[in-house]
Amino acid sequence: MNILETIVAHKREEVAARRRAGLRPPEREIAPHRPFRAALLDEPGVSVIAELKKASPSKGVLAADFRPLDLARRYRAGGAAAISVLTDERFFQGRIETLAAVREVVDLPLLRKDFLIDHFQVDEAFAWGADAVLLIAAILDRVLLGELLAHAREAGLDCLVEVHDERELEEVLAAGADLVGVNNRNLRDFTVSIETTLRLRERVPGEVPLVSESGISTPEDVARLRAAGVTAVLVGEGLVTAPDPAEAVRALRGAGAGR
Ligand SMILES: O=P(O)(O)OC[C@@H](O)[C@@H](O)c1c[nH]c2ccccc12
Repeated sequence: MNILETIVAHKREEVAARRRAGLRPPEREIAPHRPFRAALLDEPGVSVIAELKKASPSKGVLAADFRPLDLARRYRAGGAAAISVLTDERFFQGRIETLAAVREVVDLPLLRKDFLIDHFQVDEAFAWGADAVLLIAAILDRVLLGELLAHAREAGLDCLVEVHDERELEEVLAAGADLVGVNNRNLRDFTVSIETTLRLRERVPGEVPLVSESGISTPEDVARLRAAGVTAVLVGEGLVTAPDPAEAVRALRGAGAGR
């Protein structure tokens, strides 16, 4: 089994257990929905989706002293357009509770980043205060992708639909994705290359904003992606490990100015 298959196998068990336990929304009221997709288009230049990621299967623990609320505030101060919250527990050491907690301290739209394979996870995302969910083409068949897209939209959530190659891109566009993420990291073997975004760029219709994900850490990376017409970048490790995360977001934003 490759890592993606291992994660999905575990996710099936996790979702079954969580479903049995029932939806346990936070006790406090969740602030109203914030448009995620629109926030990426709001400003000129490349928008930054800053990720809260404590650990990853490829790198292990990225930040030993991981303080998500403090980081979220710094991301906001640096000019992030939105925040991605990794909620997978087993492989990324995240928690769904972080969504609600972050929502109370920053006013940015939030993406639930997890391995969604079930309608229940869309309901959970909504209940805990996400404004958008990630849907990964590599782990969903066409039918389920269409159903989850429809379900999320009915709940008022935007969907960032992630692809790695031409075939997946064609598939998600046919399913009606209106916000596409190209993951520069191959989740099967962990190799990372920004070229993946540059290669797929021309196949994405102009009205579909494109997000380049993973392996982006320098202003030069962002400048190349800006020249290719990318709408936003999704950055985790480079920000979580930065000595000054606000400044790191600012530097990426500066390189993406004037799209
Ligand atoms: O830490 P990086 O290389 O900046 O990557 C962030 C993000 O793209 C990555 O965490 C990610 C992209 N797609 C995913 C799907 C599941 C889990 C994680 C991911």
